[in-house]
Amino acid sequence: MVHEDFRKQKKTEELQLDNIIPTSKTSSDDDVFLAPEVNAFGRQFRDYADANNERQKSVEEFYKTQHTNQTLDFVKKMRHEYGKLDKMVMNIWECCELLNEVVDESDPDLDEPQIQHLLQSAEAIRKDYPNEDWLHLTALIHDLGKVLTLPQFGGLPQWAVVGDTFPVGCAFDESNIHHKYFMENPDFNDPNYKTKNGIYSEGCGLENVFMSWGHDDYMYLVAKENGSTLPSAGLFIIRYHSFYPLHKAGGYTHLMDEEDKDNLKWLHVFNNYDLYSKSKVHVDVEKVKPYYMSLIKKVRNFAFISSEDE
Ligand SMILES: O[C@H]1[C@H](O)[C@@H](O)[C@H](O)[C@@H](O)[C@H]1O
Ligand SMILES: [Fe+2]
Ligand SMILES: [Fe+2]
Repeated sequence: MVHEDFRKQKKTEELQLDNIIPTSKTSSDDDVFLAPEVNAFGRQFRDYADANNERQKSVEEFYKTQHTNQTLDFVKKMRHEYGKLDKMVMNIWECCELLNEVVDESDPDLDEPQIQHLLQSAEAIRKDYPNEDWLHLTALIHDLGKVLTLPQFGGLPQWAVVGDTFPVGCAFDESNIHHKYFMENPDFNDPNYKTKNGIYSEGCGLENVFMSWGHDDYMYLVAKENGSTLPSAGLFIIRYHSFYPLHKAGGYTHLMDEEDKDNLKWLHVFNNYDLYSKSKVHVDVEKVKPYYMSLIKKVRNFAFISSEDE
């Protein structure tokens, strides 16, 4: 997907993995990203506990459905269907604009159109990492897979598109939010899947793990199959940014290999901007568009899949 300019850029191993403190940051600089202490609703970020709050109640309902329906069989079926990537071609900006129509029902911190979230996270990371344009592009595209909810992409239900992700085919770790709803998942009691490793082996690498189906894996497939030359850390961010049980709670680390561990450092950096940039203050789309168009010019069109003609 990415042309010469990105090609010239560092490969993962050349990224400063051990020195990922933003170089531009000085305490007097007001052009740094300051993470707010509370979310747009005056609550802690990622607070899933308050059952009396209307939004949290609907988020809990979302997770009940997601946990019940995301089985290994379902994931394999979706990967196969959407992995064909032979149905639709559009450029990145057109796709960003489609997200004007998408509000994420799983998110207790944001109920704005998703195009705002893309730009809010990209603008935030750009402030602290002005020279890492691969990170700006990664942020811009990381949630594009949410187009799966739109009719032209098969109109998948939200439980098959958004929310935190987790491995299927092995025991559902306690680090998953609303863990209790996994009891309603047909895989929960399957003897092949209910052990810690399930169908996997210790240290097998996330690459070999089936993750619950959603916008992360889909966008990863799109980028990968289009020959993206984003650094492997960028692709890792796209693929696992919703894997909070791992990157926030430290679950499932036994499935990681050495490359995953390296890439995880960048995912931790990215998560600060993905999560804490969520805000009701809108980014002026037209104002920032020229910058992102200049990034997009470096990349080819993505071939997207729509399930219309299956
Ligand atoms: O509700 C959110 C949202 O769907 C995000 O896009 C995803 O990355 C998060 O993991 C999830 O918690
Ligand atoms: Fe996401
Ligand atoms: Fe996001």
